[in-house]
Amino acid sequence: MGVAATSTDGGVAGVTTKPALEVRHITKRYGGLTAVSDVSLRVDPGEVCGFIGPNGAGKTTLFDIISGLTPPTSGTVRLDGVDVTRQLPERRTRSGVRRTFQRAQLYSRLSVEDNVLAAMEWRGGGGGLLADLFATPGRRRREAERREHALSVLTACGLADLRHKPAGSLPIGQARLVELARAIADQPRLLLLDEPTSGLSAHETELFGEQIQRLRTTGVAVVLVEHDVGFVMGQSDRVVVLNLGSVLAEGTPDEIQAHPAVRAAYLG
Ligand SMILES: Nc1ncnc2c1ncn2[C@@H]1O[C@H](COP(=O)(O)OP(=O)(O)OP(=O)(O)O)[C@@H](O)[C@H]1O
Repeated sequence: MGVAATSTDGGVAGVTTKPALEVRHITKRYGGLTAVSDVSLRVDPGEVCGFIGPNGAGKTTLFDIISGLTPPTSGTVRLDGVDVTRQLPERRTRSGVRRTFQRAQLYSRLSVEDNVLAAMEWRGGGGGLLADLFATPGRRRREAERREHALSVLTACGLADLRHKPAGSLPIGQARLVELARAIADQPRLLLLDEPTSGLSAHETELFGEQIQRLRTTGVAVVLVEHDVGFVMGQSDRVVVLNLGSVLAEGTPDEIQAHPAVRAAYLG
């Protein structure tokens, strides 16, 4: 594989950088079908990595394995150098893994703002039940800070005007932006975006891209599965091309666009 193959440590003169995500020799079989076959890759903090490949290439299965929704048949997943292969998804979430889905998953009856607040529950609390009952000054201050932060995230995602609407009433593009707002509300370490631009208008796609680029400057590692190849090429530092469960090619967007096997198999 290319630049980011399987070494754990990079860096200069003894300074080591742990990859935010490292996948080693992952294979996933469903009965006789091999959905993912011996895939190894790494994504560094602040890096955007795009996965592309035709339908059935194994992209979503790989996401499911990284986020813990499905166990691999063999191989390991490491987050910040820690082997999480056997960790439940909730534990990975606590370690800073966030994911969006092909179909946005929201609390449809809650307002847009409450969806974001629910995603940052850890910011609330403090003081326990008594603080809840008597709304202590500290509690009120933290609550105001949470709402202020939620509003700044909603504004960045172009959703401030919609914050009081029930999430379930939004069209698909806006619902995807709410899902993004939820995912980034509490500074993830690794953000997995599954087909994020499907159903988005050109303006919403642009907003989405701006958020990806903003996040990466804060050290978030982003992995993007997307059929819109132009979007992937414009957003990613590195692109991994999957085909029939295996890595067909890996490199910068320019390298991938010039890659003969990729052109033949996928880009046409
Ligand atoms: N739970 C499952 N049981 C059996 N086969 C599965 C299961 N999930 C995925 N597969 C198969 O594994 C292969 C890879 O599927 P996957 O959804 O990961 O591909 P993909 O690249 O995400 O495709 P798409 O772009 O259409 O979402 C496909 O052949 C699919 O039918």
